[in-house]
Amino acid sequence: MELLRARPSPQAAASLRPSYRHRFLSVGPLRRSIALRCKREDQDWPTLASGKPAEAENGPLMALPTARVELNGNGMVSVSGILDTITEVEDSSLFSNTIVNEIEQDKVLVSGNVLDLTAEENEIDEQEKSKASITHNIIFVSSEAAPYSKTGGLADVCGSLPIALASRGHRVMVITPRYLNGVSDKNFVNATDLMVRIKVSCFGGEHEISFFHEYREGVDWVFVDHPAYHRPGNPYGDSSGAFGDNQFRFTILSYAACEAPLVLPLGGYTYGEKSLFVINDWHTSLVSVLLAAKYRPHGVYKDARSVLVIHNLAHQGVEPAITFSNLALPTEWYSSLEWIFPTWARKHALDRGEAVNFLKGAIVTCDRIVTVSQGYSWEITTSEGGNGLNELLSNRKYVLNGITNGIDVDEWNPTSDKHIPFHYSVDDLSGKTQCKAALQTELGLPVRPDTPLIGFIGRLDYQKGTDLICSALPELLQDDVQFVMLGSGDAKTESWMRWAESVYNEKFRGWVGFNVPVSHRITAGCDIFLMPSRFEPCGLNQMYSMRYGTVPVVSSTGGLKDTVENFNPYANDGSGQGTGWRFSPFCKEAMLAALRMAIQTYREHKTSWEGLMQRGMSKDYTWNSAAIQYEQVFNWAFTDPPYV
Ligand SMILES: Nc1ncnc2c1ncn2[C@@H]1O[C@H](COP(=O)(O)OP(=O)(O)O[C@H]2O[C@H](CO)[C@@H](O)[C@H](O)[C@H]2O)[C@@H](O)[C@H]1O
Repeated sequence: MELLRARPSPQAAASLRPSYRHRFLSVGPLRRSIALRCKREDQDWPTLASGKPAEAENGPLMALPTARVELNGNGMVSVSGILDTITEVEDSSLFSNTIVNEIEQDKVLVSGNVLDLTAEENEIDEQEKSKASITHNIIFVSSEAAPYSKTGGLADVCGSLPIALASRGHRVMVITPRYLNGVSDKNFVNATDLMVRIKVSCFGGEHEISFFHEYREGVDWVFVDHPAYHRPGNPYGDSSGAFGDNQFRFTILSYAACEAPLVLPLGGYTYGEKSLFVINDWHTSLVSVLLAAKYRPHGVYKDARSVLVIHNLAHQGVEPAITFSNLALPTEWYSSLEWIFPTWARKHALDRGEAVNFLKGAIVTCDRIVTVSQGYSWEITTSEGGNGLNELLSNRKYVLNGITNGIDVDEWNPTSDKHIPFHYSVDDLSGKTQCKAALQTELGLPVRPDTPLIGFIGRLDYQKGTDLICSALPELLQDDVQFVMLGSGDAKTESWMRWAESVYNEKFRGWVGFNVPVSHRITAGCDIFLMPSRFEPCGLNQMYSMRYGTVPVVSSTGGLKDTVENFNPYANDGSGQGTGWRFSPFCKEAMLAALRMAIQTYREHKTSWEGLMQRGMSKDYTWNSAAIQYEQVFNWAFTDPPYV
């Protein structure tokens, strides 16, 4: 640390007795403490006083009788000592404002602006907080990762949480398929062939797999290549529905993910056996079964651990029991995947309901389980929210944690978003008004600044409660409002959107398709964001909306309940609190009531509305806090022996 020297004035120096000329006092931090030391010609530096500035607030720091250190008002620290021990004052750069205030007959008073120290200390604290104390080799395995492939929130999480963990000092690999469909191929142009080939034996044959690699933002992005990933459509299907060979496609992904840390010399060396696998949803659930059934019995991956992250329990990867033999697992492992449908869910009298369930396989073999919000982690242990897995999940409740997702605050940033026509911030919202007008123009809706514009973005799926929107729209549109809906998925809802647009042409737009730039423009241009999900493990769009000053109206479930705070206009002496509206129960009437409340507030209580926008925009949505919580889970996983 560079030391600055503050010398006594010439007059003061002249008054010093010559024999003490070379003695001096130093005021400088020993890391986070101030030490006041003096030097005699023939001696070391005895410490006269030392301690932490913060402690000085409660009185003088520990000091020898000859010196005192005190914190004055306004963050000034004073150090005084007996003059005959002091001829010169030395200070560290942290005390940039140090001045020798007084040198009297027998005393010196030195002041430094301790606020500088505090700022510096905070910086050190921040730096320390931003690094993990224990680091791991982490392998994220996912069927999608933005920006390479995306159908929903899973891609967002697997595209941004790994970066946050890498920046905290972990070695992080994301392993996901190299989907080539003619449209997304450009996303993989920076990935080079690692020239490593492996052969996976399953589904009655040997399948050659290669790996592509891109190092970006501190993360090794590894793309598993096989002809089964090269076809038109999205990662799971096309306009005719889900691909028939999805079980095969995700089985080879799981096998490849298990081999990658052993065979890929990334940056010159492999991730190795002491890796932590973060497996996401059913597609990659087989990883923890493979570790337990095929590797550990042969002494491999004894030090590895697996954490299952459940983004959506509704999809479990269930296939007929007969497909078990395709997985090339030892037969004694059948029970780990075994799944018997309840009688009411069987198709015919002879159907014995026997199936294999990938997600169940991970639940019973992984070391820890995380869901993407605390609310959802409880819901999945109940019969209402457990999709048949609630009892198993309850049994493993002691390793089950809920961690609310963060968001990519660089991609979703209204001050710099490349997809929106005008930028704005919580301090200057004028750009948002312009974004609204631009969106109305783009959609061909009347440009009316005072008409509340409501938006919906999401997969058209039973989960997202779009049926509630369909049934409520006629009543909602009796009011002076506009509504824009972006989504793809369920064919019936897609045609309903087209129909509604033709019938309510002055007020409703239904954008059928998957379009990321449009999703950003809707998020920025709308006043209200509607998310009437039946269940929602976390939900990202409500967070994107709040960050863009678009007030959410959400159903009171899962992560929506955890992230949207209900508006209360009377709180804080009438200045209000809350960031949106949550409605319950899940029904059209409750949703309409919440929307009408939002519309009325928008129209008649402008100050309240601004407060709602500002509170939503000011919240911290970064991954920092979630990353720290994930680290805790990882550490716990390594504390315990492997579960299986
Ligand atoms: N037509 C379209 N065009 C453009 N973009 C579109 C789109 N339809 C959806 N998106 C985007 O896809 C993402 C959806 O994320 P969500 O978290 O809201 O839901 P999803 O159910 O997919 O994720 C699951 O996993 C995530 C992550 O853990 C959980 O938050 C969530 O609750 C769980 O259901 C958002 O980025 C959204 O903008």
